[in-house]
Amino acid sequence: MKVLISDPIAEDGIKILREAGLEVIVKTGLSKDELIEELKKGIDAIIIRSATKMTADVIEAAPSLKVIARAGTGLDNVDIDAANRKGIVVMNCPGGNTVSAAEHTIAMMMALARNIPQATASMKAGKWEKKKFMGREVNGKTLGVIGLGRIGSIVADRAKGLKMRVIAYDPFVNPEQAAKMGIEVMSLDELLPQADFITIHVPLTKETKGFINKEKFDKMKDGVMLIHCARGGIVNESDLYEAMVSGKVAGAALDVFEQEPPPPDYPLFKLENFICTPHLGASTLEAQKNVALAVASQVVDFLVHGVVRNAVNMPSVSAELLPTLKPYLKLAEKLGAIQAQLAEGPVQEVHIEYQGDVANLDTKPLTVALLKGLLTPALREDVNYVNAPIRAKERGIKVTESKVNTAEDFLNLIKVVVKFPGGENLVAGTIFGKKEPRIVQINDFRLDAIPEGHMLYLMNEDKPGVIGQIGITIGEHGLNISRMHVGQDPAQQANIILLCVDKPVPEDLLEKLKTLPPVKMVKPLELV
Ligand SMILES: NC(=O)C1=CN([C@@H]2O[C@H](COP(=O)(O)OP(=O)(O)OC[C@H]3O[C@@H](n4cnc5c(N)ncnc54)[C@H](O)[C@@H]3O)[C@@H](O)[C@H]2O)C=CC1
Ligand SMILES: O=C(O)C(=O)COP(=O)(O)O
Repeated sequence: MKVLISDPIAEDGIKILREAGLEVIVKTGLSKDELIEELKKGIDAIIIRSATKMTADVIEAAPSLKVIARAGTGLDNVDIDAANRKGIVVMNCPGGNTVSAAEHTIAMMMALARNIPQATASMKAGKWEKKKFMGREVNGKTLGVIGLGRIGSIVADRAKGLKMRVIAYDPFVNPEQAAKMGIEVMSLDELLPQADFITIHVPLTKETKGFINKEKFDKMKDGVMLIHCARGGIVNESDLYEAMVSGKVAGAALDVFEQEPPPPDYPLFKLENFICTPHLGASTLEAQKNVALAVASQVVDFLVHGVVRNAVNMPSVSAELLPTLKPYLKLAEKLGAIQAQLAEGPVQEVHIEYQGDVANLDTKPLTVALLKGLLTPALREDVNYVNAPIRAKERGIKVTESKVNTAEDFLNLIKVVVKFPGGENLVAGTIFGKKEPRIVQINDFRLDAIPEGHMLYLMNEDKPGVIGQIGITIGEHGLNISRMHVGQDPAQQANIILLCVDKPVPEDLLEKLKTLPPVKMVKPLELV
Protein backbone atom coordinates (compact mmCIF):
# COMPACT_ATOMS: atom_id res chain seq x y z
CA MET A 1 0.00 0.00 0.00
CA LYS A 2 1.36 3.41 -0.97
CA VAL A 3 0.88 6.66 0.92
CA LEU A 4 1.66 10.01 -0.67
CA ILE A 5 2.39 12.89 1.72
CA SER A 6 1.91 16.06 -0.29
CA ASP A 7 2.21 18.71 2.46
CA PRO A 8 4.82 18.68 5.24
CA ILE A 9 3.92 16.66 8.33
CA ALA A 10 6.01 15.87 11.42
CA GLU A 11 8.48 12.99 11.18
CA ASP A 12 6.72 11.11 14.04
CA GLY A 13 3.78 10.44 11.70
CA ILE A 14 5.94 9.26 8.82
CA LYS A 15 7.60 6.78 11.17
CA ILE A 16 4.25 5.25 12.17
CA LEU A 17 3.31 4.75 8.52
CA ARG A 18 6.63 3.08 7.67
CA GLU A 19 6.54 0.86 10.77
CA ALA A 20 3.13 -0.39 9.65
CA GLY A 21 4.73 -1.58 6.41
CA LEU A 22 3.30 1.13 4.18
CA GLU A 23 5.38 2.61 1.37
CA VAL A 24 5.66 6.34 2.06
CA ILE A 25 6.38 8.88 -0.66
CA VAL A 26 6.95 12.44 0.54
CA LYS A 27 6.59 15.01 -2.25
CA THR A 28 5.50 18.48 -1.26
CA GLY A 29 4.88 21.62 -3.30
CA LEU A 30 3.60 19.66 -6.33
CA SER A 31 1.78 21.43 -9.14
CA LYS A 32 -1.66 20.09 -10.04
CA ASP A 33 -0.27 18.09 -12.98
CA GLU A 34 2.56 16.69 -10.87
CA LEU A 35 0.08 15.70 -8.18
CA ILE A 36 -2.09 13.86 -10.71
CA GLU A 37 1.02 12.09 -12.09
CA GLU A 38 1.96 10.94 -8.57
CA LEU A 39 -1.56 9.76 -7.79
CA LYS A 40 -1.54 7.66 -10.94
CA LYS A 41 1.37 5.64 -9.56
CA GLY A 42 -0.90 3.37 -7.50
CA ILE A 43 -1.34 5.68 -4.49
CA ASP A 44 -3.80 4.29 -1.93
CA ALA A 45 -3.80 7.16 0.56
CA ILE A 46 -2.86 10.82 0.41
CA ILE A 47 -2.02 12.90 3.47
CA ILE A 48 -2.54 16.62 3.00
CA ARG A 49 -2.67 19.92 4.87
CA SER A 50 -4.15 23.15 3.50
CA ALA A 51 -1.84 23.63 0.51
CA THR A 52 -2.83 20.56 -1.53
CA LYS A 53 -6.05 21.15 -3.43
CA MET A 54 -7.98 17.91 -3.89
CA THR A 55 -10.31 19.24 -6.56
CA ALA A 56 -12.80 17.09 -8.49
CA ASP A 57 -10.45 16.67 -11.48
CA VAL A 58 -7.54 15.58 -9.25
CA ILE A 59 -9.79 13.09 -7.43
CA GLU A 60 -11.23 11.78 -10.72
CA ALA A 61 -7.72 11.21 -12.04
CA ALA A 62 -6.60 9.10 -9.03
CA PRO A 63 -7.16 5.48 -10.04
CA SER A 64 -6.42 3.66 -6.79
CA LEU A 65 -6.99 6.32 -4.11
CA LYS A 66 -8.97 5.01 -1.14
CA VAL A 67 -8.49 7.71 1.46
CA ILE A 68 -7.76 11.43 1.65
CA ALA A 69 -6.48 12.22 5.14
CA ARG A 70 -6.14 15.81 6.36
CA ALA A 71 -3.40 16.38 8.95
CA GLY A 72 -5.48 19.10 10.56
CA THR A 73 -9.05 20.36 10.59
CA GLY A 74 -10.27 22.34 7.55
CA LEU A 75 -11.42 20.27 4.58
CA ASP A 76 -12.47 23.12 2.31
CA ASN A 77 -9.58 22.17 -0.02
CA VAL A 78 -11.15 18.75 -0.65
CA ASP A 79 -14.09 18.28 -3.02
CA ILE A 80 -16.01 15.91 -0.77
CA ASP A 81 -18.80 15.34 -3.33
CA ALA A 82 -16.21 14.15 -5.84
CA ALA A 83 -14.68 11.86 -3.20
CA ASN A 84 -18.15 10.51 -2.37
CA ARG A 85 -18.82 9.73 -6.00
CA LYS A 86 -15.55 7.80 -6.24
CA GLY A 87 -16.07 6.09 -2.91
CA ILE A 88 -12.99 7.67 -1.36
CA VAL A 89 -12.98 8.10 2.42
CA VAL A 90 -12.18 11.65 3.56
CA MET A 91 -10.93 12.04 7.12
CA ASN A 92 -9.43 14.80 9.25
CA CYS A 93 -7.89 15.09 12.72
CA PRO A 94 -10.06 17.60 14.52
CA GLY A 95 -8.75 18.67 17.87
CA GLY A 96 -5.04 18.13 17.33
CA ASN A 97 -4.36 21.75 16.44
CA THR A 98 -7.27 23.42 18.25
CA VAL A 99 -5.28 24.85 21.16
CA SER A 100 -2.57 26.14 18.81
CA ALA A 101 -5.11 27.88 16.57
CA ALA A 102 -6.81 29.40 19.63
CA GLU A 103 -3.50 30.58 21.10
CA HIS A 104 -2.55 32.09 17.74
CA THR A 105 -5.84 34.00 17.75
CA ILE A 106 -5.09 35.41 21.20
CA ALA A 107 -1.54 36.25 20.08
CA MET A 108 -2.93 38.07 17.04
CA MET A 109 -5.39 39.99 19.21
CA MET A 110 -2.65 41.10 21.60
CA ALA A 111 -0.27 41.94 18.75
CA LEU A 112 -3.00 44.02 17.14
CA ALA A 113 -3.93 45.79 20.37
CA ARG A 114 -0.27 46.66 21.12
CA ASN A 115 1.12 47.16 17.57
CA ILE A 116 3.82 44.59 18.19
CA PRO A 117 4.60 43.69 14.53
CA GLN A 118 4.69 47.35 13.45
CA ALA A 119 6.85 48.34 16.44
CA THR A 120 9.23 45.47 15.73
CA ALA A 121 9.60 46.55 12.09
CA SER A 122 10.11 50.17 13.13
CA MET A 123 12.84 49.33 15.65
CA LYS A 124 14.57 47.06 13.15
CA ALA A 125 14.55 50.03 10.77
CA GLY A 126 16.54 51.94 13.45
CA LYS A 127 13.61 53.97 14.83
CA TRP A 128 12.29 54.50 18.39
CA GLU A 129 8.64 55.49 17.80
CA LYS A 130 7.25 55.26 21.31
CA LYS A 131 4.44 57.75 20.72
CA LYS A 132 3.30 56.35 17.41
CA PHE A 133 2.50 52.91 18.76
CA MET A 134 0.02 53.79 21.44
CA GLY A 135 -1.93 50.60 22.20
CA ARG A 136 -5.20 49.51 23.80
CA GLU A 137 -5.91 47.27 26.77
CA VAL A 138 -8.13 44.25 26.23
CA ASN A 139 -9.09 44.20 29.92
CA GLY A 140 -12.83 44.90 30.26
CA LYS A 141 -13.32 45.05 26.48
CA THR A 142 -15.94 42.99 24.64
CA LEU A 143 -14.79 40.14 22.43
CA GLY A 144 -17.30 38.93 19.83
CA VAL A 145 -16.70 35.31 18.87
CA ILE A 146 -18.32 34.21 15.62
CA GLY A 147 -18.43 30.40 15.66
CA LEU A 148 -18.30 28.91 19.15
CA GLY A 149 -16.93 25.48 18.23
CA ARG A 150 -13.69 23.84 19.32
CA ILE A 151 -11.42 26.82 18.62
CA GLY A 152 -13.98 29.55 19.34
CA SER A 153 -14.69 28.17 22.80
CA ILE A 154 -11.00 27.93 23.73
CA VAL A 155 -10.48 31.49 22.52
CA ALA A 156 -13.46 32.52 24.67
CA ASP A 157 -12.03 30.70 27.68
CA ARG A 158 -8.61 32.35 27.29
CA ALA A 159 -10.23 35.77 26.74
CA LYS A 160 -12.16 35.35 30.01
CA GLY A 161 -8.77 34.90 31.64
CA LEU A 162 -7.76 38.24 30.15
CA LYS A 163 -10.83 39.71 31.86
CA MET A 164 -12.72 40.37 28.65
CA ARG A 165 -16.49 40.19 28.31
CA VAL A 166 -17.20 37.44 25.79
CA ILE A 167 -20.25 37.42 23.53
CA ALA A 168 -20.80 34.93 20.75
CA TYR A 169 -22.82 34.21 17.64
CA ASP A 170 -23.32 30.58 16.72
CA PRO A 171 -26.83 29.46 15.78
CA PHE A 172 -25.91 25.83 16.42
CA VAL A 173 -24.77 26.00 20.05
CA ASN A 174 -26.88 25.69 23.14
CA PRO A 175 -27.00 29.17 24.77
CA GLU A 176 -27.44 27.60 28.24
CA GLN A 177 -24.24 25.62 27.88
CA ALA A 178 -22.41 28.76 26.72
CA ALA A 179 -23.87 30.71 29.63
CA LYS A 180 -22.25 28.20 32.01
CA MET A 181 -18.91 29.22 30.50
CA GLY A 182 -19.80 32.89 31.05
CA ILE A 183 -20.46 33.50 27.35
CA GLU A 184 -23.53 35.35 26.16
CA VAL A 185 -24.87 33.91 22.90
CA MET A 186 -26.80 36.38 20.74
CA SER A 187 -27.75 37.17 17.15
CA LEU A 188 -25.13 38.53 14.78
CA ASP A 189 -27.01 41.83 14.58
CA GLU A 190 -26.75 42.16 18.36
CA LEU A 191 -23.09 41.13 18.47
CA LEU A 192 -21.66 43.33 15.72
CA PRO A 193 -22.34 46.76 17.28
CA GLN A 194 -21.22 45.66 20.77
CA ALA A 195 -17.84 44.05 20.15
CA ASP A 196 -14.53 45.90 20.50
CA PHE A 197 -12.72 42.90 19.03
CA ILE A 198 -14.30 40.36 16.69
CA THR A 199 -12.79 36.94 16.02
CA ILE A 200 -14.04 34.46 13.45
CA HIS A 201 -14.05 30.67 13.97
CA VAL A 202 -16.56 29.20 11.55
CA PRO A 203 -15.75 26.71 8.81
CA LEU A 204 -15.73 27.87 5.18
CA THR A 205 -19.00 26.63 3.71
CA LYS A 206 -21.46 27.84 1.08
CA GLU A 207 -23.20 29.79 3.87
CA THR A 208 -20.07 31.40 5.33
CA LYS A 209 -18.32 32.29 2.06
CA GLY A 210 -17.96 36.08 1.96
CA PHE A 211 -20.03 36.21 5.15
CA ILE A 212 -18.11 39.12 6.74
CA ASN A 213 -18.72 41.76 4.10
CA LYS A 214 -19.57 45.47 3.82
CA GLU A 215 -23.05 44.95 5.24
CA LYS A 216 -21.54 43.37 8.38
CA PHE A 217 -18.69 45.92 8.66
CA ASP A 218 -21.27 48.71 8.54
CA LYS A 219 -22.98 47.22 11.60
CA MET A 220 -19.75 46.99 13.61
CA LYS A 221 -18.68 49.45 16.28
CA ASP A 222 -16.45 52.28 15.02
CA GLY A 223 -12.82 51.41 15.68
CA VAL A 224 -13.43 47.66 15.97
CA MET A 225 -10.49 45.27 15.61
CA LEU A 226 -10.91 42.09 13.57
CA ILE A 227 -9.01 38.84 14.00
CA HIS A 228 -9.46 36.11 11.44
CA CYS A 229 -7.69 32.79 11.86
CA ALA A 230 -10.41 30.53 10.43
CA ARG A 231 -10.38 30.18 6.67
CA GLY A 232 -9.68 32.44 3.69
CA GLY A 233 -12.86 33.40 1.88
CA ILE A 234 -15.04 33.95 4.96
CA VAL A 235 -14.03 37.63 5.13
CA ASN A 236 -14.50 39.65 1.97
CA GLU A 237 -11.00 41.14 1.81
CA SER A 238 -11.79 44.06 -0.48
CA ASP A 239 -14.68 45.08 1.81
CA LEU A 240 -12.26 44.79 4.74
CA TYR A 241 -9.80 47.06 2.93
CA GLU A 242 -12.54 49.67 2.43
CA ALA A 243 -13.63 49.40 6.06
CA MET A 244 -10.04 49.91 7.21
CA VAL A 245 -9.43 52.85 4.91
CA SER A 246 -12.63 54.50 6.16
CA GLY A 247 -11.50 54.02 9.77
CA LYS A 248 -14.49 51.80 10.64
CA VAL A 249 -12.07 48.97 11.36
CA ALA A 250 -9.12 50.20 13.42
CA GLY A 251 -7.00 47.13 12.88
CA ALA A 252 -7.15 43.68 11.36
CA ALA A 253 -5.09 40.54 11.88
CA LEU A 254 -5.36 37.81 9.27
CA ASP A 255 -3.81 34.36 9.32
CA VAL A 256 -5.83 33.07 6.38
CA PHE A 257 -6.49 34.57 2.95
CA GLU A 258 -8.78 34.27 -0.06
CA GLN A 259 -5.66 33.40 -2.03
CA GLU A 260 -2.74 31.73 -0.25
CA PRO A 261 -0.18 33.16 -0.59
CA PRO A 262 -1.81 36.52 -1.47
CA PRO A 263 -0.58 38.26 -4.64
CA PRO A 264 2.41 40.67 -4.23
CA ASP A 265 0.22 43.74 -4.89
CA TYR A 266 -2.24 42.68 -2.17
CA PRO A 267 -3.99 45.91 -1.08
CA LEU A 268 -4.14 45.12 2.65
CA PHE A 269 -0.30 44.95 2.81
CA LYS A 270 -0.30 48.71 2.22
CA LEU A 271 -2.14 49.44 5.46
CA GLU A 272 -0.07 49.90 8.60
CA ASN A 273 -2.84 48.74 10.93
CA PHE A 274 -3.05 45.43 9.07
CA ILE A 275 -0.99 42.58 10.50
CA CYS A 276 -0.70 39.06 9.18
CA THR A 277 0.85 35.62 9.42
CA PRO A 278 1.15 33.03 6.64
CA HIS A 279 -1.51 30.54 7.86
CA LEU A 280 0.41 29.76 11.04
CA GLY A 281 -2.53 28.90 13.32
CA ALA A 282 -1.60 25.22 13.46
CA SER A 283 2.13 25.69 13.07
CA THR A 284 3.44 24.74 16.50
CA LEU A 285 5.63 21.80 17.40
CA GLU A 286 2.86 20.45 19.60
CA ALA A 287 0.04 20.74 17.07
CA GLN A 288 2.13 19.32 14.25
CA LYS A 289 3.13 16.35 16.36
CA ASN A 290 -0.49 15.80 17.41
CA VAL A 291 -1.91 15.90 13.90
CA ALA A 292 0.92 13.85 12.35
CA LEU A 293 0.49 11.08 14.95
CA ALA A 294 -3.29 11.19 14.58
CA VAL A 295 -3.36 11.21 10.79
CA ALA A 296 -0.77 8.45 10.50
CA SER A 297 -2.55 6.14 12.92
CA GLN A 298 -5.89 6.81 11.20
CA VAL A 299 -4.39 5.94 7.80
CA VAL A 300 -2.79 2.77 9.19
CA ASP A 301 -6.04 1.78 10.91
CA PHE A 302 -7.88 2.26 7.65
CA LEU A 303 -5.46 0.66 5.19
CA VAL A 304 -4.18 -2.13 7.43
CA HIS A 305 -7.05 -2.88 9.82
CA GLY A 306 -10.11 -1.57 7.94
CA VAL A 307 -11.09 0.70 10.85
CA VAL A 308 -12.46 4.10 9.91
CA ARG A 309 -11.99 7.03 12.29
CA ASN A 310 -12.85 10.69 11.90
CA ALA A 311 -14.27 10.19 8.43
CA VAL A 312 -16.50 13.01 7.28
CA ASN A 313 -18.18 11.08 4.48
CA MET A 314 -18.98 7.72 6.04
CA PRO A 315 -20.08 6.54 9.46
CA SER A 316 -16.96 6.00 11.57
CA VAL A 317 -16.50 2.81 13.55
CA SER A 318 -14.11 3.18 16.44
CA ALA A 319 -11.54 0.47 17.20
CA GLU A 320 -13.35 -0.16 20.51
CA LEU A 321 -16.74 -0.61 18.86
CA LEU A 322 -15.53 -2.58 15.85
CA PRO A 323 -15.43 -6.05 17.50
CA THR A 324 -19.08 -5.62 18.62
CA LEU A 325 -20.24 -4.20 15.31
CA LYS A 326 -18.27 -6.48 12.98
CA PRO A 327 -20.61 -9.54 13.04
CA TYR A 328 -23.59 -7.25 12.44
CA LEU A 329 -21.77 -5.51 9.57
CA LYS A 330 -21.23 -8.92 8.00
CA LEU A 331 -24.85 -9.94 8.58
CA ALA A 332 -26.21 -6.64 7.22
CA GLU A 333 -24.15 -6.93 4.04
CA LYS A 334 -25.31 -10.52 3.50
CA LEU A 335 -28.95 -9.54 4.07
CA GLY A 336 -28.53 -6.83 1.42
CA ALA A 337 -26.93 -9.30 -0.98
CA ILE A 338 -29.71 -11.88 -0.48
CA GLN A 339 -32.38 -9.26 -1.01
CA ALA A 340 -30.72 -8.04 -4.21
CA GLN A 341 -30.71 -11.55 -5.61
CA LEU A 342 -34.26 -12.37 -4.55
CA ALA A 343 -35.76 -9.15 -5.96
CA GLU A 344 -37.83 -9.76 -9.08
CA GLY A 345 -37.09 -6.31 -10.51
CA PRO A 346 -35.34 -3.04 -9.67
CA VAL A 347 -35.36 -2.31 -5.94
CA GLN A 348 -37.56 0.69 -5.08
CA GLU A 349 -37.68 0.68 -1.30
CA VAL A 350 -35.74 -0.75 1.59
CA HIS A 351 -37.01 -0.79 5.14
CA ILE A 352 -34.64 -2.00 7.85
CA GLU A 353 -35.87 -2.79 11.32
CA TYR A 354 -33.22 -3.21 14.02
CA GLN A 355 -34.57 -5.21 16.93
CA GLY A 356 -33.20 -6.07 20.37
CA ASP A 357 -29.50 -5.61 21.26
CA VAL A 358 -28.53 -4.32 17.83
CA ALA A 359 -31.03 -1.46 18.13
CA ASN A 360 -28.91 -0.04 20.94
CA LEU A 361 -25.78 0.14 18.76
CA ASP A 362 -24.85 2.81 16.22
CA THR A 363 -26.74 1.35 13.26
CA LYS A 364 -25.60 3.89 10.64
CA PRO A 365 -22.64 1.75 9.51
CA LEU A 366 -24.94 -1.30 9.39
CA THR A 367 -27.35 0.43 7.03
CA VAL A 368 -24.42 1.45 4.83
CA ALA A 369 -23.14 -2.16 4.80
CA LEU A 370 -26.60 -3.44 3.94
CA LEU A 371 -26.91 -1.02 1.03
CA LYS A 372 -23.46 -2.03 -0.17
CA GLY A 373 -24.56 -5.68 -0.15
CA LEU A 374 -27.79 -4.76 -1.92
CA LEU A 375 -26.09 -2.80 -4.70
CA THR A 376 -22.99 -4.94 -5.24
CA PRO A 377 -24.66 -7.47 -7.58
CA ALA A 378 -25.54 -4.55 -9.91
CA LEU A 379 -22.62 -2.17 -9.40
CA ARG A 380 -19.73 -4.45 -8.36
CA GLU A 381 -16.65 -2.37 -7.50
CA ASP A 382 -18.51 0.90 -8.20
CA VAL A 383 -20.13 0.66 -4.80
CA ASN A 384 -18.40 0.71 -1.41
CA TYR A 385 -18.99 1.78 2.19
CA VAL A 386 -18.57 5.47 1.28
CA ASN A 387 -20.80 5.80 -1.74
CA ALA A 388 -23.45 3.12 -1.06
CA PRO A 389 -26.02 5.61 0.35
CA ILE A 390 -25.40 8.00 -2.58
CA ARG A 391 -25.59 5.20 -5.12
CA ALA A 392 -28.89 4.06 -3.56
CA LYS A 393 -30.24 7.61 -3.72
CA GLU A 394 -29.09 8.03 -7.34
CA ARG A 395 -31.03 4.88 -8.19
CA GLY A 396 -34.15 6.31 -6.54
CA ILE A 397 -34.18 3.73 -3.73
CA LYS A 398 -36.06 4.95 -0.66
CA VAL A 399 -34.33 3.78 2.51
CA THR A 400 -36.05 3.88 5.90
CA GLU A 401 -35.05 2.53 9.29
CA SER A 402 -36.76 1.76 12.55
CA LYS A 403 -35.60 0.43 15.90
CA VAL A 404 -37.30 -1.57 18.63
CA ASN A 405 -35.62 -2.58 21.84
CA THR A 406 -37.09 -6.09 21.93
CA ALA A 407 -36.66 -8.77 19.27
CA GLU A 408 -39.23 -11.44 18.37
CA ASP A 409 -37.77 -14.79 19.54
CA PHE A 410 -34.15 -13.56 19.33
CA LEU A 411 -31.78 -11.39 21.31
CA ASN A 412 -31.15 -9.35 18.20
CA LEU A 413 -32.68 -9.25 14.75
CA ILE A 414 -32.20 -7.28 11.56
CA LYS A 415 -35.34 -7.48 9.46
CA VAL A 416 -35.22 -6.12 5.91
CA VAL A 417 -38.18 -5.59 3.62
CA VAL A 418 -37.31 -4.78 0.03
CA LYS A 419 -39.96 -3.63 -2.43
CA PHE A 420 -39.72 -3.89 -6.20
CA PRO A 421 -42.37 -3.42 -8.91
CA GLY A 422 -45.09 -5.95 -8.20
CA GLY A 423 -43.77 -7.43 -4.99
CA GLU A 424 -41.70 -7.41 -1.86
CA ASN A 425 -39.49 -9.78 0.13
CA LEU A 426 -38.74 -9.99 3.81
CA VAL A 427 -35.41 -11.41 4.97
CA ALA A 428 -34.34 -11.40 8.61
CA GLY A 429 -31.09 -12.38 10.25
CA THR A 430 -29.61 -12.62 13.68
CA ILE A 431 -26.24 -13.06 15.35
CA PHE A 432 -25.99 -16.33 17.25
CA GLY A 433 -23.62 -16.60 20.17
CA LYS A 434 -21.24 -13.71 19.76
CA LYS A 435 -20.50 -13.66 16.06
CA GLU A 436 -22.34 -16.20 13.92
CA PRO A 437 -24.66 -14.60 11.35
CA ARG A 438 -27.80 -16.61 10.62
CA ILE A 439 -30.70 -16.08 8.26
CA VAL A 440 -33.79 -16.89 10.28
CA GLN A 441 -36.62 -15.83 8.03
CA ILE A 442 -37.31 -15.48 4.33
CA ASN A 443 -40.84 -14.20 3.78
CA ASP A 444 -43.18 -16.56 5.71
CA PHE A 445 -40.60 -19.28 6.17
CA ARG A 446 -38.63 -19.68 9.38
CA LEU A 447 -35.22 -21.25 9.00
CA ASP A 448 -31.73 -21.26 10.43
CA ALA A 449 -29.18 -20.81 7.66
CA ILE A 450 -25.56 -19.68 7.55
CA PRO A 451 -25.36 -17.09 4.75
CA GLU A 452 -22.11 -18.08 3.07
CA GLY A 453 -20.58 -18.96 -0.30
CA HIS A 454 -22.52 -20.40 -3.24
CA MET A 455 -26.10 -21.15 -2.33
CA LEU A 456 -29.23 -22.39 -3.97
CA TYR A 457 -32.65 -21.26 -2.86
CA LEU A 458 -35.62 -23.43 -3.77
CA MET A 459 -39.28 -23.60 -3.00
CA ASN A 460 -41.00 -26.93 -3.45
CA GLU A 461 -44.09 -28.87 -2.55
CA ASP A 462 -43.78 -30.44 0.88
CA LYS A 463 -44.21 -34.11 0.07
CA PRO A 464 -42.10 -37.23 0.57
CA GLY A 465 -39.17 -37.85 -1.75
CA VAL A 466 -38.83 -34.30 -3.11
CA ILE A 467 -35.68 -33.41 -1.21
CA GLY A 468 -34.08 -36.66 -2.37
CA GLN A 469 -35.01 -35.92 -5.98
CA ILE A 470 -33.46 -32.45 -5.76
CA GLY A 471 -30.31 -33.86 -4.12
CA ILE A 472 -29.87 -36.48 -6.86
CA THR A 473 -30.29 -33.88 -9.63
CA ILE A 474 -27.66 -31.64 -8.03
CA GLY A 475 -25.31 -34.62 -7.54
CA GLU A 476 -25.69 -35.59 -11.20
CA HIS A 477 -24.29 -32.16 -12.11
CA GLY A 478 -21.18 -32.77 -10.01
CA LEU A 479 -22.04 -30.30 -7.27
CA ASN A 480 -21.33 -31.18 -3.67
CA ILE A 481 -23.86 -30.06 -1.06
CA SER A 482 -22.05 -28.99 2.09
CA ARG A 483 -25.06 -27.79 4.09
CA MET A 484 -28.81 -27.89 3.78
CA HIS A 485 -31.36 -25.74 5.59
CA VAL A 486 -35.04 -26.57 5.26
CA GLY A 487 -37.91 -24.33 6.28
CA GLN A 488 -41.51 -25.51 6.32
CA ASP A 489 -44.86 -23.81 5.90
CA PRO A 490 -47.50 -26.45 6.69
CA ALA A 491 -50.32 -24.07 5.73
CA GLN A 492 -48.99 -23.75 2.17
CA GLN A 493 -47.68 -27.34 2.19
CA ALA A 494 -44.43 -25.92 0.93
CA ASN A 495 -40.78 -26.05 1.87
CA ILE A 496 -38.00 -23.70 1.19
CA ILE A 497 -34.56 -25.17 0.93
CA LEU A 498 -31.33 -23.26 1.19
CA LEU A 499 -28.39 -25.32 0.06
CA CYS A 500 -24.71 -24.48 0.32
CA VAL A 501 -22.78 -25.90 -2.61
CA ASP A 502 -19.07 -26.01 -3.33
CA LYS A 503 -19.11 -24.02 -6.58
CA PRO A 504 -21.33 -21.63 -8.52
CA VAL A 505 -24.57 -23.26 -9.70
CA PRO A 506 -24.35 -23.93 -13.47
CA GLU A 507 -27.10 -22.68 -15.74
CA ASP A 508 -28.05 -26.17 -17.01
CA LEU A 509 -28.60 -27.38 -13.43
CA LEU A 510 -30.92 -24.45 -12.78
CA GLU A 511 -32.90 -25.27 -15.90
CA LYS A 512 -33.07 -28.93 -14.93
CA LEU A 513 -34.27 -28.13 -11.38
CA LYS A 514 -37.00 -25.88 -12.78
CA THR A 515 -38.37 -28.81 -14.77
CA LEU A 516 -38.86 -30.99 -11.67
CA PRO A 517 -42.65 -30.92 -11.03
CA PRO A 518 -42.53 -30.32 -7.23
CA VAL A 519 -40.08 -27.41 -7.59
CA LYS A 520 -41.99 -24.12 -7.61
CA MET A 521 -39.05 -21.73 -7.73
CA VAL A 522 -35.26 -21.91 -7.84
CA LYS A 523 -32.68 -19.16 -7.51
CA PRO A 524 -28.91 -19.24 -7.09
CA LEU A 525 -27.50 -16.94 -4.39
CA GLU A 526 -23.88 -15.83 -4.38
CA LEU A 527 -22.77 -14.75 -0.90
CA VAL A 528 -19.01 -14.89 -1.29
N1 LIG B 1 -5.51 29.03 11.00
C1 LIG B 1 -5.33 27.76 11.17
O1 LIG B 1 -4.21 27.26 11.03
C2 LIG B 1 -6.46 26.88 11.56
C3 LIG B 1 -7.73 27.18 11.16
N2 LIG B 1 -8.78 26.36 11.47
C4 LIG B 1 -10.09 26.78 11.06
O2 LIG B 1 -10.79 27.29 12.20
C5 LIG B 1 -12.20 27.19 12.00
C6 LIG B 1 -12.87 26.62 13.23
O3 LIG B 1 -12.40 25.30 13.47
P1 LIG B 1 -13.00 24.44 14.67
O4 LIG B 1 -13.27 25.29 15.84
O5 LIG B 1 -12.14 23.26 14.80
O6 LIG B 1 -14.41 24.01 14.00
P2 LIG B 1 -15.72 23.55 14.77
O7 LIG B 1 -16.49 22.79 13.77
O8 LIG B 1 -15.41 22.93 16.07
O9 LIG B 1 -16.48 24.92 15.06
C7 LIG B 1 -17.07 25.69 14.09
C8 LIG B 1 -18.27 26.37 14.72
O10 LIG B 1 -18.85 27.23 13.75
C9 LIG B 1 -20.25 27.16 13.89
N3 LIG B 1 -20.86 27.57 12.64
C10 LIG B 1 -20.96 26.88 11.49
N4 LIG B 1 -21.59 27.62 10.56
C11 LIG B 1 -21.87 28.81 11.16
C12 LIG B 1 -22.50 29.98 10.70
N5 LIG B 1 -22.97 30.07 9.46
N6 LIG B 1 -22.60 31.01 11.57
C13 LIG B 1 -22.12 30.91 12.83
N7 LIG B 1 -21.54 29.82 13.32
C14 LIG B 1 -21.42 28.78 12.48
C15 LIG B 1 -20.53 25.73 14.26
O11 LIG B 1 -21.75 25.61 14.93
C16 LIG B 1 -19.37 25.38 15.15
O12 LIG B 1 -19.71 25.58 16.51
C17 LIG B 1 -12.37 26.39 10.72
O13 LIG B 1 -12.56 27.30 9.65
C18 LIG B 1 -11.02 25.71 10.55
O14 LIG B 1 -10.77 25.40 9.22
C19 LIG B 1 -8.61 25.21 12.20
C20 LIG B 1 -7.34 24.86 12.62
C21 LIG B 1 -6.18 25.67 12.32
O1 LIG C 1 -6.19 22.48 10.36
C1 LIG C 1 -6.57 23.49 9.75
O2 LIG C 1 -7.74 23.68 9.41
C2 LIG C 1 -5.59 24.50 9.37
O3 LIG C 1 -5.99 25.51 8.86
C3 LIG C 1 -4.17 24.23 9.52
O4 LIG C 1 -3.62 24.36 8.24
P1 LIG C 1 -2.20 23.75 7.90
O5 LIG C 1 -2.24 22.30 8.28
O6 LIG C 1 -1.21 24.50 8.73
O7 LIG C 1 -2.02 23.96 6.44
